[in-house]
Amino acid sequence: MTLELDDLRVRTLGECRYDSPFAEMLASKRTSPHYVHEDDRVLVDDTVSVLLGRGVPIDRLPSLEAAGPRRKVYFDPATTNVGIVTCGGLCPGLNDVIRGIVQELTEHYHVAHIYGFRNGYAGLTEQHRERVVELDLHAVRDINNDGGTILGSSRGDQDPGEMVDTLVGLGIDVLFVIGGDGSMRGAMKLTKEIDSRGLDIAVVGVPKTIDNDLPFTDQSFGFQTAFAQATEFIASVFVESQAAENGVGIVKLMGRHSGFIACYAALSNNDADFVLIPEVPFVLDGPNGVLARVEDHVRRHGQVVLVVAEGAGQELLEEEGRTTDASGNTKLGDIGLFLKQKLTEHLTAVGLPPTVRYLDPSYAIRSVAANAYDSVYCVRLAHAAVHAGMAGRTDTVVVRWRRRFVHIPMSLITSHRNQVDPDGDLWMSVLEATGQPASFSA
Ligand SMILES: Nc1ncnc2c1ncn2[C@@H]1O[C@H](COP(=O)(O)OP(=O)(O)O)[C@@H](O)[C@H]1O
Ligand SMILES: O=P(O)(O)OC[C@H]1O[C@](O)(COP(=O)(O)O)[C@@H](O)[C@@H]1O
Ligand SMILES: [Mg+2]
Repeated sequence: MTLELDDLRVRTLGECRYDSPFAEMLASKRTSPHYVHEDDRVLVDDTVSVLLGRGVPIDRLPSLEAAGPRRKVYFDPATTNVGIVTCGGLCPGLNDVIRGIVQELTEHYHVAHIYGFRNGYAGLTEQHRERVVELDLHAVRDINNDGGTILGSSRGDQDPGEMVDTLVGLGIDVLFVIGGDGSMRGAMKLTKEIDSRGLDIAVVGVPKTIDNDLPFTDQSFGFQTAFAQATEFIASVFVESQAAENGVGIVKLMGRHSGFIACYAALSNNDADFVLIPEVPFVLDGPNGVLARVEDHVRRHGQVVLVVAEGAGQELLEEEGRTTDASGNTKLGDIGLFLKQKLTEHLTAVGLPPTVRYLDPSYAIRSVAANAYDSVYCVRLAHAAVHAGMAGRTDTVVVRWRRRFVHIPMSLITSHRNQVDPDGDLWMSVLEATGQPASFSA
């Protein structure tokens, strides 16, 4: 993707004229290895060859606005009303982000009101307006100890006009959308509607995905918790497969289009012998196909463990009648059960009748509370989102990029998908750890 500096500038509603509660704390701060000044920018690229290849002066290199508190803010905190909505699939840490936003807005900015919309964008429609809840410190006190989201979530389409009517009705100045690629597409439709009506409402996104499939962000919040959960299931089938004759352990993990959860969970305890992900197509048959390779492994070791991402090998499954969910996401075929059946048939046919242990942890990896690492990440993203919103940034997402918190235009987060690069070092680590072939070609 070609990136120009101007594509990376975020939108601002106007000049920041109100004193920020952080003004004094910021007065003497300068950029350091651990802090980026609000007037400084963070480089997108981090290798000498790419930077040289850009062929532009340093101040024209693609760079991102630093996140964090400003000395002045756009909205008058005392009269500011804020809305929060969580949309899409669950992800560990949603409650931590809600809590962080509410605490920051209450304890530092002392804003007028914070409203939570129930069940995703549905909560902004006319039908559900009366279900809006007011959020305060009491409402969010312990919520980080629980998985899910106290606000609820949903998939499915809503009318931007109706949603903006709700924002106007409540006098919302800043809306925080915690969600994935679909939610950010929805948020962009909201800002378009807000613009067309000439309204002064900021929309700030906090990217959420256990799949880690959003670009321009280091690993997304909740991802680490999710893959840590997944490792438990791999460990279980490993033990089971070891105890059985011709033991075959298969774990299917979430990851529609990106195999990050499968790769990290497999690397974590290094029990997996094969990792199958959407980014690396494979064939079943032939001397180099998955069936023959697994057979070979069982012959040599007496057992085998496969970790498969749910979006892997979709090209091998019947596409007829493939439907979409309420948000328009394609419903996938079940590659886990397909592999279970094919491996059972094949190993039986070659005289190695297997004992198959198949686990599909499904929602069990994403419905838990965030671990300590993710909780820290969530609260820092929450703070960054609040500062961005109060400073009048809109159509903007807060992300961590190369360990710095920055702002990016919302359109970039939906511009493409973050995927495991078959030529990158993560996949190389998987190949090194498993010993599986680089490709399963016919
Ligand atoms: N292209 C789109 N335009 C407008 N709204 C969208 C779009 N895609 C998704 N949404 C809305 O965003 C919400 C969450 O989207 P979804 O794809 O389910 O989850 P996620 O945000 O986690 O990717 C849903 O209410 C959905 O209708
Ligand atoms: O929640 P649903 O509708 O069952 O969808 C499951 C999907 O949600 C995810 O957990 C995350 O997807 P989103 O980020 O789009 O919400 C996928 O890994 C999984 O395929
Ligand atoms: Mg999505």
